[in-house]
Amino acid sequence: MTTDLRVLTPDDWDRWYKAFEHAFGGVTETAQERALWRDLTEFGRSLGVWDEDECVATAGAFRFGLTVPGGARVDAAGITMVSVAPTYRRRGLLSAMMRRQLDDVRAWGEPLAILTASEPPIYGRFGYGAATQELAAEIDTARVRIAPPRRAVDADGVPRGGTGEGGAGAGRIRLRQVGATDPAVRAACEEIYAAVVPERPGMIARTPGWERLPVVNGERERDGMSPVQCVLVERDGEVAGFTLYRVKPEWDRSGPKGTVELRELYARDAEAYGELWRFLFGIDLTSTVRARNRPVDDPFQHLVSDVRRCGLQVRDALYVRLVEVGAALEARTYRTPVDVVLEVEDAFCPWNEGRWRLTGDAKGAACVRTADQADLALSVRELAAAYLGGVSLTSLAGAGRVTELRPGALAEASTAFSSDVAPWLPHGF
Ligand SMILES: CC(=O)SCCNC(=O)CCNC(=O)[C@H](O)C(C)(C)COP(=O)(O)OP(=O)(O)OC[C@H]1O[C@@H](n2cnc3c(N)ncnc32)[C@H](O)[C@@H]1OP(=O)(O)O
Repeated sequence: MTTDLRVLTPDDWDRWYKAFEHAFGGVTETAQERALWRDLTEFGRSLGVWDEDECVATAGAFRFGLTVPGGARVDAAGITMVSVAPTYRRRGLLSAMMRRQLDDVRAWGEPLAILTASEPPIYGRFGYGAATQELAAEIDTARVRIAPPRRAVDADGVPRGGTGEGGAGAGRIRLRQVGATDPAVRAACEEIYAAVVPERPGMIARTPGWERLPVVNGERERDGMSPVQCVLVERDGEVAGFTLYRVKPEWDRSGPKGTVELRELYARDAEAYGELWRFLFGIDLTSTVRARNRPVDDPFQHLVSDVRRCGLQVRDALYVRLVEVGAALEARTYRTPVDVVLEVEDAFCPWNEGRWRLTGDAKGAACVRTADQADLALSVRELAAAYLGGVSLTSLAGAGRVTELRPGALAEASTAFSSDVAPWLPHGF
């Protein structure tokens, strides 16, 4: 088989994207979705494999800034649109693209590569580890109540304002239904999103163009749903949070049983956050709130009357690859002081192999080559899983995937790597 692996050009995009859609089952996306993905495609960073004039494999790499523990934004290649034609599968085309891509990412000076996997078994062999989880919820709002605490009072015991239309005086809270795609609304929502990004590892900063993603309506996923709707929560006229959601109206002989599908909800503080959840639970003619992707430590779990009826499910989400181990480990901070020598195994990117001394704390870190004895031995995949602080090295050691060579080193490193806030990827790409 002679195929040609080359960088994607704008002229080839249609055939390239069609090949990608075909590998995912052949459902054609809406014009709106296609336009979005075409605009977001980074041509110099995308690859296609061609057999004469047929595109038989695809892969892209967005240029992202990923929040890591400590709040820094680190360059990360967002690996995307990976596909191999059904007629060319299992002949090594994915492996060839992964090889080229990781070499490119290294040359671009980006210490991380990240992706979401269509299937978990695919990417471990290339050094990607599952570093975040996502929480899905299907909440029976006819039975589960949500009760955010009432508003704080000031020093004289006077409430700082009411809720909804009843609010009064300073700090008046108001919910406002607005057009989700209105450019001013998008800008206000993106400002809130941007403020939240540094606070949670795993979040990605949205560069221009990406603000369209949360409001794009995909035909494939609509399934009787309304277009995306938006409600802002305002305090004294300032936007303090927003939610994007869709409603699926449904009825049976005993009445309405609609579903609210939560897409996004971000708030500047607990009060605005609680108001938005209260709103979602109260939408007339609905009896379910469904969320596909929430952080595993999402506070709503502490606001509901019956968490067991929230239909919670956890699954793997963001996969991380440390392209440059030293630079990646230096880019984050550590919860507690740490000084360990890591013996890293990395067959696919051998430049990472060997011993690294990591020293760091909550202020910063250094990670350099060393000939000193190793304290912990692990593969780059396990290191990547632990990197954002959501998977513990102790848990990986329990599975035999991390070996402690100096007593005490495991607990020291595991605590240092952990994150108080669960890492979370807010949306696919
Ligand atoms: C980031 C993203 O975009 S995720 C989206 C990934 N794409 C898809 O799921 C679309 C449908 N599937 C496909 O397009 C293809 O089957 C791919 C891309 C998953 C795999 O492409 P291929 O060219 O067949 O992979 P390749 O031949 O290089 O396989 C390399 C190794 O991975 C293994 N492998 C490949 N796909 C899978 C899989 N889905 N599950 C388990 N193992 C897999 C192969 O068996 C092979 O193992 P070996 O080296 O031990 O023999």
